[in-house]
Amino acid sequence: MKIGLYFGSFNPIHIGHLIIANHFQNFTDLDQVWFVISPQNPFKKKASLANEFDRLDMVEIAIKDYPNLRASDIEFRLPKPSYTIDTLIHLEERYPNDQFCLIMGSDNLKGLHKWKNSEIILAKYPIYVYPRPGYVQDESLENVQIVEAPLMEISSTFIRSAVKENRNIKPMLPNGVWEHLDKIGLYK
Ligand SMILES: Nc1ncnc2c1ncn2[C@@H]1O[C@H](COP(=O)(O)OP(=O)(O)OP(=O)(O)O)[C@@H](O)[C@H]1O
Ligand SMILES: O=C(O)c1ccc[n+]([C@@H]2O[C@H](COP(=O)([O-])O)[C@@H](O)[C@H]2O)c1
Repeated sequence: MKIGLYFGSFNPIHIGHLIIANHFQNFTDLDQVWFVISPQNPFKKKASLANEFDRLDMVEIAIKDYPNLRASDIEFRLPKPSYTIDTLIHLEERYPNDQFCLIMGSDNLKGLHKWKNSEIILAKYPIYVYPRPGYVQDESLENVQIVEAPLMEISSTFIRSAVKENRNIKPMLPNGVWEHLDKIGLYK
């Protein structure tokens, strides 16, 4: 199987993420797309980062009607912070018959050279990139394929601050996620 890995904090998952994952699974050769929930991005502050199990629950709720979208908690059992190369190696060992690719926005591709062993990531794994406003993608990179995708310009940061201010942002969250987040009182 060809699997697209969509790495992120998903703090929380929003419809921008779901639209991208669903689009790549439907409009490319990927059989499945996995949301890989990172407990701790090496470059992000821990402030306002919800517990990884709560973030995983929200992803599970978001994808319950999408059989070819999966949630992976593989990084929960790996050392923190979460380095993508370590996760990729681990996944390859665990699923030797599958082929793994990465899905990322052009914003993330621009910073990829700062990641641990980025040259190995670029050499070994196909990367599917969707353009994001303000970030020109380098089309000369071998192994990088540009895929146009519909964009919803919202962010988890925006959602967290709106929830804190008691604003209604329910339409920006996949079905069931707002209810769950509200029930457990996240980001208040
Ligand atoms: N609205 C969006 N449309 C498409 N891709 C997005 C969008 N928001 C984030 N992404 C991408 O999804 C992946 C995971 O995103 P992440 O969990 O960091 O969400 P975020 O909304 O950017 O979070 P935060 O605001 O907390 O930084 C990253 O590769 C990020 O570039
Ligand atoms: O491996 C690295 O060096 C590395 C550096 C920065 C970010 N990442 C990963 O990139 C993903 C995007 O993170 P985020 O928090 O922006 O959604 C997340 O899985 C991080 O662990 C990985």
